[in-house]
Amino acid sequence: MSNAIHFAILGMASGGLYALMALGLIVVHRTSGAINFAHGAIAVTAGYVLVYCESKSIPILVSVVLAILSGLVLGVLIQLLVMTPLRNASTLTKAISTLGILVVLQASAQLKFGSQPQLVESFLPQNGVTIFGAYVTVDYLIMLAIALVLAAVLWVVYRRTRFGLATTAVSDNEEALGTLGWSSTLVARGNWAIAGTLAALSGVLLAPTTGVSLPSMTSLLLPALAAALFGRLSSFPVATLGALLIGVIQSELTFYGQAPVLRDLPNLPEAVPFLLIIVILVARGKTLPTRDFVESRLPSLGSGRVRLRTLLPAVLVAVLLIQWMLPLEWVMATTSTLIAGIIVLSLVLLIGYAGQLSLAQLSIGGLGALVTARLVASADWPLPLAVLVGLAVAVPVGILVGLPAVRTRGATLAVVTLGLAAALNSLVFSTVKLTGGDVGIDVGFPSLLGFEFDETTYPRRYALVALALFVLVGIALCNLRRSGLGRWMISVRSNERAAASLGVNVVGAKLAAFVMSSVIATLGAILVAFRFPNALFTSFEPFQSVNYVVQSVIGGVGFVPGAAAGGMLEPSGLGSKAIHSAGLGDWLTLVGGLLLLLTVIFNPDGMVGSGLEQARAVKRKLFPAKASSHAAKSSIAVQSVVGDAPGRGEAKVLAVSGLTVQFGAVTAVNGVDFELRSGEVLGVIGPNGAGKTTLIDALTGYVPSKGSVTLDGEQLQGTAPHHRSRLGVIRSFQSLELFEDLSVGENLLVASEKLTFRRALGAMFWPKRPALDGAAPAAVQEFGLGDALDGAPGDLSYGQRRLLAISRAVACNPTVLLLDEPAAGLDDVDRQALKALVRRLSESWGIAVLLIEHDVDLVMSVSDRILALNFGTVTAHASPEEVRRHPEVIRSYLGEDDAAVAAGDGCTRGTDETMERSAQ
Ligand SMILES: Nc1ncnc2c1ncn2[C@@H]1O[C@H](COP(=O)(O)OP(=O)(O)OP(=O)(O)O)[C@@H](O)[C@H]1O
Repeated sequence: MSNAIHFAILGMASGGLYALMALGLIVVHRTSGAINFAHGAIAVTAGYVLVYCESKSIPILVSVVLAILSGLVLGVLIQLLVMTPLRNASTLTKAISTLGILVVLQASAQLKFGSQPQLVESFLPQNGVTIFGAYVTVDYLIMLAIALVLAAVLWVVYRRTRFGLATTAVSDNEEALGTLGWSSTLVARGNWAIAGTLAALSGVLLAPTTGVSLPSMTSLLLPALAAALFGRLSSFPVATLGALLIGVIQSELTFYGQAPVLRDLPNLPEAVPFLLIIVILVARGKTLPTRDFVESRLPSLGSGRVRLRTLLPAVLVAVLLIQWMLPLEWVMATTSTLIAGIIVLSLVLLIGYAGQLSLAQLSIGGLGALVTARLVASADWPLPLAVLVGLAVAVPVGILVGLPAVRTRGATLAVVTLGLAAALNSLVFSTVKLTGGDVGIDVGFPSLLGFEFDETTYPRRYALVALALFVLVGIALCNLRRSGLGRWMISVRSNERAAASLGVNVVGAKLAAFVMSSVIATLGAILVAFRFPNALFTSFEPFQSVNYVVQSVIGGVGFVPGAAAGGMLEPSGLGSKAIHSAGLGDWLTLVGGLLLLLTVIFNPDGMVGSGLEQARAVKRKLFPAKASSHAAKSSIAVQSVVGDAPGRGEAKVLAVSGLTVQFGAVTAVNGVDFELRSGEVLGVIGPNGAGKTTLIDALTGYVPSKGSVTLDGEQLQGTAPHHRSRLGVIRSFQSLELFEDLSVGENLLVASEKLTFRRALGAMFWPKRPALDGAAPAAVQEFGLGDALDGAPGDLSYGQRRLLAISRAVACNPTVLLLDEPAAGLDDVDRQALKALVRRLSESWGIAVLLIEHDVDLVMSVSDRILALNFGTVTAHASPEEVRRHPEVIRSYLGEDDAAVAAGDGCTRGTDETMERSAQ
């Protein structure tokens, strides 16, 4: 028993260190919304400052102060040089930039101090005390006390002081903070200084116990991230509690690790943070983000067009170089570049197309490669069959990794994958029984149908195999970009809520991206493992996966050729070879980190993205005629409209009864009943906050609700938004939510295409020119978008963007169309056009339209019936004329003033204006 207490107290002490790190992570997240993956590296840097000071015989107290100050300075520098230029970037981009900082700090430390752990003299008392019969040294207790005191201080500072309140304001509303006379930049800088100081403090406290080394201190990051997530990246006390819990669980597992059940899993304690992260995120996550989730712009995407005129000569030159011209060492560097390129291609799909960040690509791929190696070595399987099984292993692995992505997004997802990489490293790749450790697995020499291509004997053949696979995977990804599944993925990356509203299966699209990218990463990992007769898995560690993210972003994560460019930065690749030739070999990683930072700040589309843009600009200048003739040829076919407007044919009824939505104490929609039939327009009015948008959210499955919603008797309650959309219940959004990464035509294609598994897969091998069919051609005609199909939504005027949003919904061929303030921001001419359009949609197309509008004149003139809401409750449900005179409705706009209500009665135009004024 006393042993258990002893381990619990030891665990709390290491939990204290996790807590210190977690506090810093929360401080950064509160101010910039970013997750700082460089936090552990700041701790390491402070440790090295301590080592350096000791080597210069500087007194220990001064050294400690200097080391902690180094964290503060680093925090300020990061804010100044990286976060300020990136303040409007997506949280994903910010997270990637902190990976760049991580790489720069780690590489600099390695250059100066090497990779061996450095010992530091202890500066805390080492004498022991006995607590509950357990013997513990005092330094551990001091660390715990420091963590608890700091958590309490930060809690008070961020709740009670003006600085703390200003920090909350920075994340909520930067402009409002400016009006109060606070500089948001200074507030952010102050927070980064605090975060840096906290990281440095943990590094300094840990240094005497574990020594200073990159692995020991960066390994603090994962438990700290788990603790910070436990505290929802905002609560200091809860995160501290989480950190202590993790410390105790890990420590007790080490103690009970001697038990027979746990003896075979010696590294289980290291996997605890990952398991906790998964549980927290899956339990708390949401399948779709909430209404206030802001999707930021991600790097641009290539068109996916395969230009044979460029591809064939490039491949020919590569073959000539590999087979006859390059010296062997350069051939092997080419092989490294191409294999890295294949793994980077898996990220082009995942980050570029699907917008999901993974820091575990090599670990994921490594699993399949390990299975392949084992089958070849131990079971004597033929290579092709073993490779197929290895690739098949990637499917369930991809689904497993993708599952958390279903319920979380952005940088938080990257934390999950980082945790997965660490867990796989400690549970699989570090287990000698599985991987053969430093000796590896004897896989012999690979051959296919008698064609031997092992790198030791035939390095040129191995390079050609890598080239062939890179080209094939690249072409498949280009085809995917232009296919229906590719558009699904991009729509999900652009805007999950809008994608679901058009029938896109968001979960399916994400899982497909994870599975396909896992298969590609596995192919790359198999090529890594089979390069030499003994397949080694010692290098399949998390930092390598971070390296591939670095390469993908620098090359251009939205572009297939970017993978080849990024692969140059592989440690044994062509870039490294060139740098080695210049005598700067050791600097490669540092150069990579710096390049990543420069890329995310100045050139977010990467080398290939910006190169293509410049090439296009030059071409436009030199051959303007050619450019415009090219533009005239649309990449999307539009089927001709035959006969009358489409529509789903048979008349249907949307029946709503007792619909209620509750947000905590607020009842946003309260027992609403109505019926809406094909060909009818039901206007919904009500002052701000009346519950109009929540009503649409509930009807389309975006918020949980009680009551019944049926379409022609079929119950919709409990079904997902994309399912309702496929049944014909389609919505638009107040804020349009267009897919800015897709062209206008592709926005419509996402709405109109019916994707099947066969079609999705077939398009990767045999792509066809996409065609707008079903209701989409009529929508193009109706909304006059024929000339704009190949342009970007960003090139349209505001009015046209609104029309595109509605036409996209119409292209789904709706039975019921729910329009949320479609006239907002339109001028008078466009409003009149919209009015006529809504009537045509109901009368000619037979669509049942539910129209939310603050333009009371518009809604009254176009609707057959009006439903008036106030505080979520129906105050009137009648014809426009009756509602206009309804005292309850007038009261809801004018307040409880009876005289005003009486004056409003009968004065219809006056009432309309009053309604509009109070609703805006
Ligand atoms: N996710 C949410 N969490 C908590 N409260 C919410 C949430 N969404 C909406 N509400 C609350 O529900 C009520 C109804 O909001 P809703 O946006 O549906 O009103 P609205 O009539 O559409 O307003 P507006 O005309 O301004 O768009 C408001 O009190 C709002 O603050």
